Amino acid sequence: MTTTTETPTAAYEDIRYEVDGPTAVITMNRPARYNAFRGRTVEELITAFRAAWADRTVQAVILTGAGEKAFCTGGDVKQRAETGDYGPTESGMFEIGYLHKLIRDIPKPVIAAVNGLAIGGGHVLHVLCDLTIASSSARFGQSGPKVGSFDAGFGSAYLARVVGEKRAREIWYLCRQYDAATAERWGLVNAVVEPERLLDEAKAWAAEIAEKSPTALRFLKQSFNADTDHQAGLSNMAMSALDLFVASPEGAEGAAAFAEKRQPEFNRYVQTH
Ligand SMILES: CC(C)(COP(=O)(O)OP(=O)(O)OC[C@H]1O[C@@H](n2cnc3c(N)ncnc32)[C@H](O)[C@@H]1OP(=O)(O)O)[C@@H](O)C(=O)NCCC(=O)NCCSC(=O)c1cc(O)c2ccccc2c1O
Repeated sequence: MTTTTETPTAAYEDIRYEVDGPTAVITMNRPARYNAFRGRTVEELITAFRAAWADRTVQAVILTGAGEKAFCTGGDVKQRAETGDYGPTESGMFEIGYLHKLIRDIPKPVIAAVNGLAIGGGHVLHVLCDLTIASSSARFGQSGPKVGSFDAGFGSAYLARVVGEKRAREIWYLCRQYDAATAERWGLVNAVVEPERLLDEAKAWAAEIAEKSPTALRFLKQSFNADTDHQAGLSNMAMSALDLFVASPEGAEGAAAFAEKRQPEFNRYVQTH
């Protein structure tokens, strides 16, 4: 199989984009920050997903992370602690809500190949993918309530569709990490393989998908999505709420505590109404 690069990888700083036969492979590439995303990362992911959508040779997309430690650990909390936001972008916007919708709307199956930690907003990304294949060393969890953040859109509502209400609430309220075997038992991932086989396995699934009718798969994906498309409205509200929350003293305390490697002090923010 030949590897072609439709959009020059040189144009990307935070991700890599390659087309390998019928598969586009998008790799979040900030290993020093465990592939946490900043505004620029999100902007580049949007460009890459749109390139994969537009490319008639691409029939499936793989989303993965660089290195062995992490798939993605969500928003770059250090950047947030430093500047109060997720850094500059070309558009001037932080379009994570749009990225969530794009992963759902691209009419080609998206496979998350989870190679390590999938935490916070990084966990949300794999949940939104059509399929997830995990390395046996992968770990899964939400962390927002520990670091002054939450995703009350797809991140909670769609997660509950995947694992059920009780487990979704546990994941968000306790912010624990779960191993790949537990994730498989809970229906959070489709398959678990040894780390060295992860990308080949994901590519094999993509090749199997590529043998099928793209039009049939397009309609099926849209049909699966239709039942939860109303959550896009919830996501809009959730992202507006989150913009306000991360700028609040309570939100800022969470990010500062992470950057300063200390426990956050949240008790003064308990409300009585
Ligand atoms: C993921 C961890 C549990 C890993 O712990 P471990 O002990 O194994 O490793 P280290 O903690 O030493 O991490 C190694 C190295 O990477 C840096 N790093 C890891 N994650 C991040 C990150 N998210 N941001 C920045 N940097 C990160 C870490 O600091 C270390 O660097 P050193 O230089 O110190 O060696 C643990 O790292 C961890 O808990 N990470 C934070 C996970 C987290 O809370 N993520 C963010 C959640 S909030 C979020 O994702 C989010 C999503 C959205 O969509 C939003 C939308 C709109 C507004 C806000 C949003 C938002 O906040």
